[in-house]
Amino acid sequence: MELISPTVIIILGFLALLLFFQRKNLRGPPCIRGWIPWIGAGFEFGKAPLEFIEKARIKYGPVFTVFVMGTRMTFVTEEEGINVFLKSKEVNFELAVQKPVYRTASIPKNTFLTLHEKLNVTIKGKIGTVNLYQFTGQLTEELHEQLEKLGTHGTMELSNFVRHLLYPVSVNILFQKGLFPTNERKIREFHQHFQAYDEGFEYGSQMPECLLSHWSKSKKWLLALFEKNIPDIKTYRSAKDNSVVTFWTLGFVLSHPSVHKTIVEGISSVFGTAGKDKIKVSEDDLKKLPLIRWCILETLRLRAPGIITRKVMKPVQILNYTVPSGDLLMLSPFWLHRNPKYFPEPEVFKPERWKKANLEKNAFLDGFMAFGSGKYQCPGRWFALLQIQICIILILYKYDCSLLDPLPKQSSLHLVGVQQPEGQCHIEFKQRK
Ligand code: HEM
Repeated sequence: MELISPTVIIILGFLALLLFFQRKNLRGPPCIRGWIPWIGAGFEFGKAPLEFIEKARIKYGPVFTVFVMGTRMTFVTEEEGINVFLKSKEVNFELAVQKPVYRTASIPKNTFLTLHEKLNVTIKGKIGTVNLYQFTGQLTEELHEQLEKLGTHGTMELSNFVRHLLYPVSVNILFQKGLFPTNERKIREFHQHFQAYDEGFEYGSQMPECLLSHWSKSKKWLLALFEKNIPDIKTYRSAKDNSVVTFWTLGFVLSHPSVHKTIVEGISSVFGTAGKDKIKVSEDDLKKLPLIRWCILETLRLRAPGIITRKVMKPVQILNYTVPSGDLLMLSPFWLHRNPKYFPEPEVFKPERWKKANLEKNAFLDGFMAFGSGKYQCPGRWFALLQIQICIILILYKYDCSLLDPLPKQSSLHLVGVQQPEGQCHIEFKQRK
């Protein structure tokens, strides 16, 4: 006698399959949560976050969640996840950055959410591609002023060298002329506070201020200076990104003799060989020196920000996983730039790969995400490239430069912003004759 009819077996089988697929679809990505409640994988993650992400990708696959300090961060590393990150209506930029903005700039949630869109549009208008070249004159003037202070020759730590050139220029141009202090004591104070603020930025964006009194003091000092001039917290922190990118670009150029030689020959052919003149740099001159721009972009590719982030507002499907609402979705430009599918020989500094990019039409190479992407892509990107380009031209026009130390490795401690050097590197500069 038959115990169960074939029809019932088929129906039961069908139901089991349905349940299987439903469960599969509802399953979250593999989650690394460590063994300590709330802190989760915090200790392991904090030791070397960039390496942690890459090891987790190899072990768990292209989508995985890391639970740290009460927060679920879901990393996407391949096409499908990246598309969700960039295009889904269910993920939100403002809510992902609101808390760090509050912690680092004391801008309350409601004020930020009300003003953010307007500020974004204002910044794009002010320093987007349409008005960009109106800054070349002022940038050149301000940089000449700072270069003058370096004298005819010297030796300096490379980070200090670029910081002393670029901080005053950024502050005076992006905020208002004269805002950067002019007397020695105040300048020293500015550098001290900016450095303390910057070094604590990553902790400061994640922890209550009362736990970081030294950092909090520097934050207040800077906020008081910028009080009436803050278009966005990112704008003044970006002075740091610009100077770090200039550090690495000069470092890469000076440690690749044939690139260095071609750049100096290019500069001499456009501006002449003498290093003494206060040259003016026009839009046309910049177009004649594409290799410098390629070097900056290649540097940005290799030293890109560790992460950019969005908040999941409604559950989203990525591969076979459902990422729940409330998760922070994380994308690492740094690791994306090491995918050989987009960038063959990804670890090699190859400025010529940028020949293929349609920079005339303001397009980068596919897979390049140092400035983020989509609606909230960095509105300061063209200004940043212009400033660094002019800075490198003026330095290499005025001085014969060489590195006295090997270029340091990048530090493995930072996720936010561009990668910082692990150690020091000295530059020697002598005025060209
Ligand atoms: C080389 C230097 C720079 C790098 C690598 C950089 C990178 C970035 C990245 C990755 C983002 C997030 C984008 C996203 O989540 O999709 C961003 C946002 C932003 N950047 Fe930059 N940036 C740089 C320079 C600048 C400069 C010079 C300015 C201003 C003058 C600036 C202003 C901003 C602002 C205001 C935002 C936030 C956009 C918003 O809130 O809508 N950045 N930047």
